[in-house]
Amino acid sequence: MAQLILNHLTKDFGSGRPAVADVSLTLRRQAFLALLGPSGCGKTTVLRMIAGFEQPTDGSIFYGERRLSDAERALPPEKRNMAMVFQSYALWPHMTVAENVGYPLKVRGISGAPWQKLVGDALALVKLTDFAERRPSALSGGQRQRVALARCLVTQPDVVLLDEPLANLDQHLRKAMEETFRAFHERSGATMVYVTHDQAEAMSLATDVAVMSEGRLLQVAPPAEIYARPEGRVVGGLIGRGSILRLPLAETGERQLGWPVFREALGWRDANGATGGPLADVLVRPEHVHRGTDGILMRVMSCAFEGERFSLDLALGDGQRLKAYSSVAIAEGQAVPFVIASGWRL
Ligand SMILES: Nc1ncnc2c1ncn2[C@@H]1O[C@H](COP(=O)(O)OP(=O)(O)OP(=O)(O)O)[C@@H](O)[C@H]1O
Repeated sequence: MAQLILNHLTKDFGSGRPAVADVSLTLRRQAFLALLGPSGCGKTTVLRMIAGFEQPTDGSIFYGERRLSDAERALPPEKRNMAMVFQSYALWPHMTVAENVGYPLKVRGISGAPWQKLVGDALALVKLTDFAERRPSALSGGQRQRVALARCLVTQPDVVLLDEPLANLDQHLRKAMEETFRAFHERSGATMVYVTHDQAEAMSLATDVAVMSEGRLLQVAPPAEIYARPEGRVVGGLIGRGSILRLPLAETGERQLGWPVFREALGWRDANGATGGPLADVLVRPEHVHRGTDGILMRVMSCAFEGERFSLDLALGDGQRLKAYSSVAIAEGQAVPFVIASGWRL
């Protein structure tokens, strides 16, 4: 398996601002890359350029040594050995499950016993062997999506492109399908690029997460790395359920901050009001905010039961808000001392 390389990739539809602007990215072999970002940031356009449905206006795409496209030339989609799974499944209603899955093989002239074997293997991988003779209309949403996945893997593609494939499924099915994707990735060894705006999904599935905003690539890193060390407000705000505080902080070059730094910064603000000092953005995760007698008083604005814990919305002295968790309910309106054990300077 070769590496998929995006090289200063740009797509301008002529609307004044490029949909994708100067995106460079080398996917490691057998990567499972999640492309994450707000609606309209250019994720699907990147995917469509990789697939060959759109041609870049600048930059290039390589698969190993092979140039797939640039502004002058583009290899047609069917010559790329890639497969794409869409949100809408795009199954043929008049064909059975097996016929749907085997359709790409038929197009390539494969029939008879080899056809049976490949379709059988693909259906087994997505656990749909018993459904081979059904029509798509007699399947659930999750089963339909598994048919679409089987159809995509039957041709043994080098690269699998998935455009929000779980968006139409309920929470329970999404979890089950995540397992199917993971198994498929392990078995096939294909490079996978997965577009989503669900960061939890991206974090649990991917080997690497790429965050885009307004056509640009902001950061690419493994999930744990991007969670612990996000770069800038947009990435910090997208990944996890953190709060971003603006605090007066000295420029020390230190990005991982502990309670002494927070105590000083928050104390300073309480004593001096809301202005003054060089302000910095700091990301605080709810799991790092604890009740503690040596903490700073914060007002509990809301306390919501979430099953395994309570989720708190806290107000600092200057009105900034902070999320926290608690194992017990705390009365709304009460001022309680909290400690911020750790935070990350964005
Ligand atoms: N064929 C097109 N012609 C003109 N503009 C387009 C075309 N396709 C996409 N765009 C624009 O390019 C930008 C990026 O769109 P894209 O679909 O790539 O975003 P996205 O991140 O996938 O969004 P979403 O999460 O909503 O699907 C948007 O502003 C969109 O309106």
